Amino acid sequence: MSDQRRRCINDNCTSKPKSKLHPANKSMCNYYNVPHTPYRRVCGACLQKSIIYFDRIGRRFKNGKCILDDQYPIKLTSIIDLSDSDDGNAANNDAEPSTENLNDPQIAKLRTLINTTLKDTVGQLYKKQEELCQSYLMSEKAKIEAENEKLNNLTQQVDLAIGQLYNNLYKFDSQRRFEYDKEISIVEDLNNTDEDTVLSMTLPRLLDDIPKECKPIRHLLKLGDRVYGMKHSQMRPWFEATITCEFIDKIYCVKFDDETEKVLNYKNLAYIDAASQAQYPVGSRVIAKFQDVDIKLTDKFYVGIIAEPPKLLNNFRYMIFFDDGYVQYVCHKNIRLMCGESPDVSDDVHENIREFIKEYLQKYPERLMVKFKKKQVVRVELNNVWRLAKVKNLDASLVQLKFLDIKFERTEWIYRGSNRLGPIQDKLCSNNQDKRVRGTVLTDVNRLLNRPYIEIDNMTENEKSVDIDNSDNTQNPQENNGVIKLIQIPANCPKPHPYKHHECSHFCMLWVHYDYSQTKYMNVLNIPLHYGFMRSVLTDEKLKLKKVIYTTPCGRNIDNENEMYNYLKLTSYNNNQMPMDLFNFDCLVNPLSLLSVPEVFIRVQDISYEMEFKPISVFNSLNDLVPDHIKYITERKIGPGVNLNIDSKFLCGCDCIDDCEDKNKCSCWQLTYMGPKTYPAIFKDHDDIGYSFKRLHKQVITGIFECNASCKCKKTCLNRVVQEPLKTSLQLFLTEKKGWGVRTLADIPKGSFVCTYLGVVRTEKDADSDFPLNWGEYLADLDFLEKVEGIKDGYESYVVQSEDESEDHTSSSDDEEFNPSWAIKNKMNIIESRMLLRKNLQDTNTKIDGKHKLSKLNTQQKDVSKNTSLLRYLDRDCGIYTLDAKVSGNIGRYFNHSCDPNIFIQNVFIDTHDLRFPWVSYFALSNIPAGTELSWDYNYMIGSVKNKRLMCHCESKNCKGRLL
Ligand SMILES: C[S@@+](CC[C@H](N)C(=O)[O-])C[C@H]1O[C@@H](n2cnc3c(N)ncnc32)[C@H](O)[C@@H]1O
Repeated sequence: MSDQRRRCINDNCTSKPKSKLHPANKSMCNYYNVPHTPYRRVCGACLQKSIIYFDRIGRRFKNGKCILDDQYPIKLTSIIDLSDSDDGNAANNDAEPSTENLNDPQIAKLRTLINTTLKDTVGQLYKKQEELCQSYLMSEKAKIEAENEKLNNLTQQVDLAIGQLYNNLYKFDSQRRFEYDKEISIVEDLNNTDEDTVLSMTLPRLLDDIPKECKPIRHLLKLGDRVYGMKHSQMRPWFEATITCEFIDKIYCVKFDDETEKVLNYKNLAYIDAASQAQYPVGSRVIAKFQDVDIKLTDKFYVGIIAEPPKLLNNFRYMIFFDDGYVQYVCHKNIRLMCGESPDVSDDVHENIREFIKEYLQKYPERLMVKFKKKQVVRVELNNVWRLAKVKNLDASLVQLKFLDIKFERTEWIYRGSNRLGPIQDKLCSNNQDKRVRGTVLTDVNRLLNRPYIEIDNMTENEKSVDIDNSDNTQNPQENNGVIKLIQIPANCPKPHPYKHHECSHFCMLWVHYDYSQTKYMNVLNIPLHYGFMRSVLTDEKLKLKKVIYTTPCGRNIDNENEMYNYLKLTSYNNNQMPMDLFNFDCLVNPLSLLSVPEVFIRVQDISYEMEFKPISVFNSLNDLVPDHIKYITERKIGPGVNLNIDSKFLCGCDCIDDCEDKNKCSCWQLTYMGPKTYPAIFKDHDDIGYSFKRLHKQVITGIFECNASCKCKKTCLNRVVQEPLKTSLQLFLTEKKGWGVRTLADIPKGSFVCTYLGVVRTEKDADSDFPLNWGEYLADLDFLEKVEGIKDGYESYVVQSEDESEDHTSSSDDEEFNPSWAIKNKMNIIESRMLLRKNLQDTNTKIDGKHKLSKLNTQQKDVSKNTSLLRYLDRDCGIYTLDAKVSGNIGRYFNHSCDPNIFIQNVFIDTHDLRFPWVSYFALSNIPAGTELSWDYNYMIGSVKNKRLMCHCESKNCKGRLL
């Protein structure tokens, strides 16, 4: 109190400390924003300042001007509240009114009169002031609202810009992740010294070396012209000669430099100089220098045909198919044009390769070629015997193979599209021309198992670049397509308690009231965050490591799946346990990311009409279309003639009473393991097979057997994934060039189950009967058995390869431990294959002609190792069954194809163990950021449907250009 008496009420007072102080009334206290007490004091200067202000305000009041339209201090209540004004009192404090005056009735009357008059006048002024203030406040409010709107617009723009930035960042991030994946494979490549071509090792040729693409002119020959002539036969070298005589029909007599003379027609003569202006087109008849590094046969010209033009991919060299069966890359200066050729140039080539060349030129530029990596082993035909050879080197369309099973060392360059190669032969044998497309539901086993596999080189470089260029211009405007936002978890959701030391029990989770049935509209990774969990990404600055930590409702910090699983088990109550796929410990996955799209483009709220647990909206920002009507199903339907028994009595189940945690004890897990164990040379890492905490990181070609209706385990068991209702937040959207597609609204962690592919199970015959009307757009073959057969095919190659590494894996395949019926059948096939291999090994009788080693571009030999099929043992007559989703299907029918897919197919057995009827299920191949389209590799065989040509618009870096 005494302190208040000694200092000025203005905190910012600049007067000297000992300045004279005056009593401060309520208005002054208000002006300086301090509570009023009778002891407040104000210095002269500050008093003056406030008086000036009140004077100005008073004048405004008196003159009927708005008092708010001024630089007002923080509080004005006191001056507006006249009735409460203590100004008079303030005056009293300073100078006490004389009681004498008050008692005078005259003065009292006068005083009353003045008061009334004052009150009337002030009252009127007050009323006016009230109106003025009101309108002033209204206009201020309008101004603030306008300002607010401006700010809102600005915020929205900033939001959008941030969203776009985030999008780009995400794109970059996902690319980075992708590149990271690639990096790993590069490391593997290096270890294996794999290279796809030797192009990288050689310096690129100068483009100036290559003449322009125009037809070379064949000028007429005259006497004395120097030429190259066929001295002996098409298979032998050509030599320089001089035209000495000309007969009719372009027949000439030529004298070789060794004085021998020969009569040759113009198709057996070649110009002496390389064409300087023109590039030789594919199919041109030429002679070219053949270089054999091994036996030093250089500088000799042999006759052949141009098979590939010079281009970047082949380091600007021509690929030549020589008549003697050799193939080689040759640069322009070492090629001479023949003086003439037949209208169908294949008539001029040696009969050994005529058919091959004819077909090649007909189909060019579409070519089937085998994709190799160094050290891979492949079956190759040599002198009518199928042999094993190892990839030594690669050069664009050629592969150098070293034969393994012959006594002497032999290597040979072979065209990657030659039907002497086992994979090409297989493809030709199984080619279903003029039939519906065989959309296989499994990745090409060869590609998956790192074996040579067929690729189709069907585009010219120009075609490719046109396609890629176009794709860039056709991107949807980003805003229309939606932006990635980070969602907020509602503030009223339970938050983790601060941690206090305790033993966890169901009480730790009880209070958060977790109920999965209430999570329909939540993204799967968000669910724990709605029920008391917190997820944070911590950075260890020292180790430069990022780590995801979940804080549980009871405050415990958990940083790995094992611990989380134990926690969930320990704290579950009433069988209400959170499943493991609600959690993810990868810091590149953000559970809060969400694709936010403009509502106006949502055409249908749920394409499944609530048949799925999660709604699947339909988005279209390109036009007003909605998808054609189909019957949405959530279980496969059985078509005519299909005998599928899903009675659980026919299923083998496990006896586990836990969550089938111990994979060695659970008979269902063991069924899954059995397949890979049958092929030990291929599936080396047995610990890594199948689900891991409900995620699948690698395809199991031999199928996954989930726990089923006859098992004793709980529904929370870790071996139940595909049988659960849809969990991912998906959206059907119209793409620019591929029709409808599916994208994810939230981040999907690698290995997550996405959904199944459902349709009507039809017999192959039944499905083929709709052709060509139903050419296969929505068909997926249930070719599980065929693919398992594919693993077995060439299994010996791997055994041979591993023998190199002094490991005999064949013996372990005889392991008697696993013998359910289908594995026994597989084993029988392996034994048969081995017998075949021995037979092949006996025949090592190979010739070399001393100079130009025998070689062949093609073979007439049919694949001798095509052996029995598993299907044979199953005593079936229906061939492969197929899932037809054209009329009835689920969201799985809308996934488009990509040459760089982000989801893969897994065959899973749930309601039947009949191997012909797996559930076809999609899993995430990598972390998939929110907003990304989900696509798989259809594995269509290009050219397999007559008159059907589909360009691929997947726009991936590795796009092959054609879908069909
Ligand atoms: C199973 S459907 C996929 C859903 C389909 N987009 C729709 O609108 O119903 C397969 C068809 O989609 C189209 N498609 C899928 N992937 C494509 C791609 N990468 N490029 C071009 N078209 C594609 C082709 O028309 C193909 O026949």
